[in-house]
Amino acid sequence: MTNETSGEKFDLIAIGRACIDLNATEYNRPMEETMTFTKYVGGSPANIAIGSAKLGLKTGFIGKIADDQHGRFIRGYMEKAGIDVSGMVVDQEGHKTGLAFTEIKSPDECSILMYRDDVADLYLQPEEVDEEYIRRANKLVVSGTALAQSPSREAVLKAVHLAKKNGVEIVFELDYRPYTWKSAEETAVYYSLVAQQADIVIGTRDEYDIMENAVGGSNERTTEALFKHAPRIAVIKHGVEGSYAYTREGGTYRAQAYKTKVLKTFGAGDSYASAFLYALVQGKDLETALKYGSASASIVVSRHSSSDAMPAVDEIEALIADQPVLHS
Ligand SMILES: Nc1ncnc2c1ncn2[C@@H]1O[C@H](COP(=O)(O)OP(=O)(O)O)[C@@H](O)[C@H]1O
Ligand SMILES: O=C(O)C[C@@H](O)[C@H](O)C(=O)COP(=O)(O)O
Repeated sequence: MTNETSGEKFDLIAIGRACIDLNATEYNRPMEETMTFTKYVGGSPANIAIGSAKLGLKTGFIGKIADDQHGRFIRGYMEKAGIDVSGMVVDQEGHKTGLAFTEIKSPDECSILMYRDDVADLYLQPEEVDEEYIRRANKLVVSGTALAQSPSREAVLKAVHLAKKNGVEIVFELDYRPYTWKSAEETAVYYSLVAQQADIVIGTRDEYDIMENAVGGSNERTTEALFKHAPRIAVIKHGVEGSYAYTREGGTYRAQAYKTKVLKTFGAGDSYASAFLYALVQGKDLETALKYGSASASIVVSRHSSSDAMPAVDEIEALIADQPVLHS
């Protein structure tokens, strides 16, 4: 059973990949020596949807999953998490689920080995993106990786067009993964195209450099260029150094990272995005929204997964209240 009821409004619909993470169960060991992994739902936009649903947002998802055991696991998990999965399409052409093996060599030396050849998510067709579904969203969260290849690229561009047409706010999560992109030029073209149409852009400093096809870019130059177009908010993350939000009106806000016992570094970005967006939906100011994002990320980096580990609102609020001392 899906949560779909005709006409239900969504705080947020995410579009892109829903995959599998296989996280090393043995810590502080290179992948070559790791024998056991635990399976979770993964894929940045799926993680963001799961995090948002766990915080109580009405959440939907658009994406294509494989017609196999992994696809069914993903759909079942997301449904149980309270996500409306009626926009998820099951691939009928034998494409496979994307896998991400994670290596935890040390708390700050983590890497991801992705298996993404011929993955079902990149075969989402434009005709599988439904205008009626998108217009029910307050926000459409677009993952940059879904632009890497056709036909997913066109499906996402259609979704962006439909969001604009129907007054749905577009959140562009740059979510850069090198594996499926063919060239830096191509990445920069599609990233810029969508960023210029988005209302809110979220990414790490490195991801903005990818978008600009430049090295060592500055937040000032990035925001100056973005605010000539549609964006009204740009969030630029700097890992453990914290994050900034800039507004079209000239506001700059900074959040520092919360101290935590780090188990692994991945999952930070997706938990950050879901809690940041949750706070915006609740009408909180930007400075507070940054704190929600940072607190959520610090909780997730102390846990084993990226999706299952997403915190509840009271955990985030308790951390903000209890831990005013942050990483400097
Ligand atoms: N080691 C850490 N300890 C606590 N918080 C962290 C840590 N690393 C990242 N974060 C938090 O997660 C946010 C996003 O992390 P970042 O590494 O920039 O994104 P991504 O995971 O997308 O690469 C940061 O702005 C920070 O608030
Ligand atoms: O996005 C993926 O396909 C892999 C993720 O599921 C994985 O958990 C991860 O890398 C999350 O990292 P983040 O971008 O730092 O949140």
